[in-house]
Amino acid sequence: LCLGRERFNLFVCLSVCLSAFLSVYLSVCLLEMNGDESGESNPEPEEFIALEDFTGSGAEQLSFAVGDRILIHDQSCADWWWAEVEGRYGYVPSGYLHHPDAEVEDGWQDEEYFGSYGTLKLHLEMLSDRPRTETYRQVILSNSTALRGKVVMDLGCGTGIISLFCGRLAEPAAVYAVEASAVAEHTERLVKLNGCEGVVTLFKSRAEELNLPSKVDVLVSEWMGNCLLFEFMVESVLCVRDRWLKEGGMMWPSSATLSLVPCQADDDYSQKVEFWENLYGLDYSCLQPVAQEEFFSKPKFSHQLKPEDCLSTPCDVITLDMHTVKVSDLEKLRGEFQFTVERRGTLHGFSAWFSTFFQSLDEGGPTLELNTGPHSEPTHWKQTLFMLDAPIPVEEGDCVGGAIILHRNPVWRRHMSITIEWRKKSRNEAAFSEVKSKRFPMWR
Ligand SMILES: N=C(N)NC/C=C/[C@H]1O[C@@H](n2cnc3c(N)ncnc32)[C@H](O)[C@@H]1O
Repeated sequence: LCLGRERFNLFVCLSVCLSAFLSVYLSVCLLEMNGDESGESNPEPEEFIALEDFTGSGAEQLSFAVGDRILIHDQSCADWWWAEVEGRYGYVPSGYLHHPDAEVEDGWQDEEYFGSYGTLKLHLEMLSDRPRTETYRQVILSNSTALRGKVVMDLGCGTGIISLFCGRLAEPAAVYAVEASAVAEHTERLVKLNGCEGVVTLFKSRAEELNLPSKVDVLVSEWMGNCLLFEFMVESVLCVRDRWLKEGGMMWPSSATLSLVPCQADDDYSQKVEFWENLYGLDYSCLQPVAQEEFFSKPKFSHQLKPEDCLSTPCDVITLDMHTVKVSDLEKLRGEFQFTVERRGTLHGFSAWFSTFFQSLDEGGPTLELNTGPHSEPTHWKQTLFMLDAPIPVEEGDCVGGAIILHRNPVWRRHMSITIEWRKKSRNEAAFSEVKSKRFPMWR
C-alpha cells in the first residue's frame, strides 16, 4: 500500500509539472503568432524607402507611393515582406524597397559606366550603326555653311567621330570634344590623324566638371539609351546645356520622342512559355509561371519588332524638347495612349522605340530625323519589348487604352522602371475592362 501511495504521489507531481510546461509552451506559441501580426514580439522593425509606387491586390498586400517610409517587421520570405505603413499591415514586394543605409557608394556607378566605354567594344557597336552615325554626318553636312565660325561642343564624343565630321565637313571656329572615359587617349590621336587638331580640342573630363574658354553655339551629343533614357546620360547633356550653351544656342538632337505600339510576339511567347507544355512527351507546364517571371519580368532590349507584328498605328507617348526640358522632369514621365486594333491577333505586349530630331541652323531649313522604329532601317538599339503575363486575343476595331510611366530610380540614377497600364474595350462593348498594370525594372 505504501509503495502504491508513493507511486501515486509521484504520478500526480509529474502530471502537474507536465501540464504547467504545456500551458507555458502554448502561451509562448500564441504570443509568437500574435506577435507576427503586429510585430511586437519581433525585433525592432526596419525602415525602408519605397523606390516605386505599388498598388497592392487583395487585402493581404499594402499599397504605397514612391518615397514612402515602410516599416518591415518580417523579411523571412525573399520576395514579400510583412510590413506596416501608417498603421496598416500587409505584404509588400521587397524589390520595390531600398534600405537607406545600404551603402550606395555611387548611384551613378560611374566607375563601371566609364569603364565600359574605355574599350573599343561599345564604340565599335555604335560606329557600326550606320543609320545612327550617318544621321549625325548628314546633320553636320547639311548645316556646314551655318556652322562656319561657330563654337560646337560634342558631349561624350567617344572616338570623336562627330567632332571629326565638324572639322572635316564644315568650318567651325572651334569644336570642344568632351570624353570622360579612357577611350579619350585614342581620340587624341584620331584628331591628329585626320588633320583636325587646329579646330578640335579634346577635354578628357566629365562634362559636368568642365572649364571652357567660352560658351558654345551648338551642343551636339549622341546620348540616347534603351527606351530613350536608360543610362540617363541625358542629365549630363541638360546640365551642360544650362551651364555652357549660349542663349538661343542649338541643341542636337533638338527634340526626342518615345513611341509605343501594341504588338504580337508569337516567337518569344512560344519559345519561352508554350515550350514547357509538352517536352519530349513530358508535362513541364508547372514551370510556365517560373519562365514568365524569369524571362518577362524585365523589358527585352534589342528586340527586332516586325512591322506585321504591330497591331495598330504606333503613337508618340513622350516628347522631350531638349531646349526646355528640365532634369527634374526626368524623375517621372507619363504618356497616355489609345490604340485602335487594326487586325485580328494576339496582344502579347507593347514595343517601344525612340526618334530624335535635329533642327536646321538655317531658318526654315529641313529638320533631320533618326527613327529607331520597326519601319526604319534597324539600328543597334532595335526596339524594346514589354511582355504581358497573359496574351490577350484582339479583334479589328478593339480599343486598347492606357498609360506608360517612366520612373527614374531614386537611388540607382542610371536606372528606371517602366510601368505600363492598359485596358481593353472590344468593338461591340460599351465599357473598358478594368485597368491592369505591370512594372518593368530597367534594370533595377
Ligand atoms: N548610350 C549612348 N547612345 N551613348 C552613350 C555614349 C557615351 C559616351 O559618352 C561618354 N560620356 C557619357 N557621359 C559623359 C559625361 N558626363 N562626361 C563625359 N563623357 C561622357 C561615355 O564615356 C561614352 O564614351
